[in-house]
Parts: sequence; C-alpha cells; structure tokens
Amino acid sequence: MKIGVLALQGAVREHVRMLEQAGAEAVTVKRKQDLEDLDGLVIPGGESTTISKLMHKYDLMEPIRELGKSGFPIFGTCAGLILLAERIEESDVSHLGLMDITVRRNAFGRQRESFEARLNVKGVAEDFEAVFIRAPYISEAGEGVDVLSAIGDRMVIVQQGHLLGAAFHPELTEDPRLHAHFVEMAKQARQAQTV
Ligand SMILES: NC(=O)CC[C@H](N)C(=O)O
Repeated sequence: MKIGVLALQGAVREHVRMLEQAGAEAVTVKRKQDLEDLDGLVIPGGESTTISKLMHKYDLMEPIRELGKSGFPIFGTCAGLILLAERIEESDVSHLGLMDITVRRNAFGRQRESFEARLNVKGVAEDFEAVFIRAPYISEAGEGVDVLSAIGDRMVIVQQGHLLGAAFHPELTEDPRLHAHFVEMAKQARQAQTV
C-alpha cells in the first residue's frame, strides 16, 4: 500500500515512520500531483486553521474532498480530524466536511493543554497510549459512524467506512497499531475497487 502524508504542517516524518512500521510505503504530499496513485492519505495534527489555509493555497482542498467522497481512505489526526468533520462547533474554518460528526476544538480545557491516556480501541488495542495536545473531541456522531474509542462521553476515535479520525497524536508514541488499522482499511478499499 502506498500512503501519502499531507506535508503542509505538523509531525509529518513521524507519520511516515509509523506507516512504514505498519508495512506501507509512505510518501509526502505537498502538491496536487502527489495525490496520484495513492491508496490512502494521512492528515496530521497541527493548527487546523493554518492547514486549511495552506490546503487552499496549494490547491489541495477540492481534490482531497473529491477523493474522500469517492471512497478514498483518509486518516485525520487531531487538526486533521477537525478538517474531516462536517460540523465544527463555533468555527467557520473552511474544511473538508466529509465525516458525519461534530467536533469541538481545544475541548479538554486549558488546564489540560496536553495529557496522556490509555485507550481501549475497539478491534485495534485494549491499551493504546494516546498523547493529546490541545485536542478536540467528537461531541456528536451520525448513525453511520463507528465509535472506536471514547473517554467517558467524549469520543476520541471514530470511523465512517473509509474515513478514520483520531483526536490525539498516534504518531508521537511507539505503537503503530492504529496506523496498521488504517493500512488495512486502505487494502480493503483497494480490493473493493478491483472486484
Ligand atoms: N494538536 C493539534 O492538532 C491541535 C489542534 C488545534 N487545537 C486546532 O484546533 O487546530
């Protein structure tokens, strides 16, 4: 599987390393042409407003949205999750709007700027170490959305078919299992295409 990592801002190299550990080939995406021949795309964390501006500047917003609508696998982490959501609370940042979820930005409160938690991730891991940095959470999810992990009533990993979103930074720890789950999603999407 050849997976792209959107390389406009954020921990790009760490995602590349994780994808390689998960058995995929990973390439960076900076221009529209880089999206050709990919089996999936990771949108890293950072600042969603900045990434959104850069996506427009480099003419990537529309092509990625069209890919997402056509069943192409996308994994958004932290700011990347915000960009995938259909609804962002109290924000008008331009975004992809592909997943039937509502997200709340910087949602864990000031005193918890960053923290770590061990998550039970449905079908993936029972003890997944997760680093949250000014993280959002998912406050609402539509019927077609599978909640893979939550902290209390705050959803932190969701999947909607070929789209995966995590509120934290899975690239900053040493556990490639969530990336491996995404690579598996990409394999299934590829198989579905060739049948
Ligand atoms: N670590 C992150 O990606 C933080 C996301 C950031 N708070 C935002 O709203 O874009």
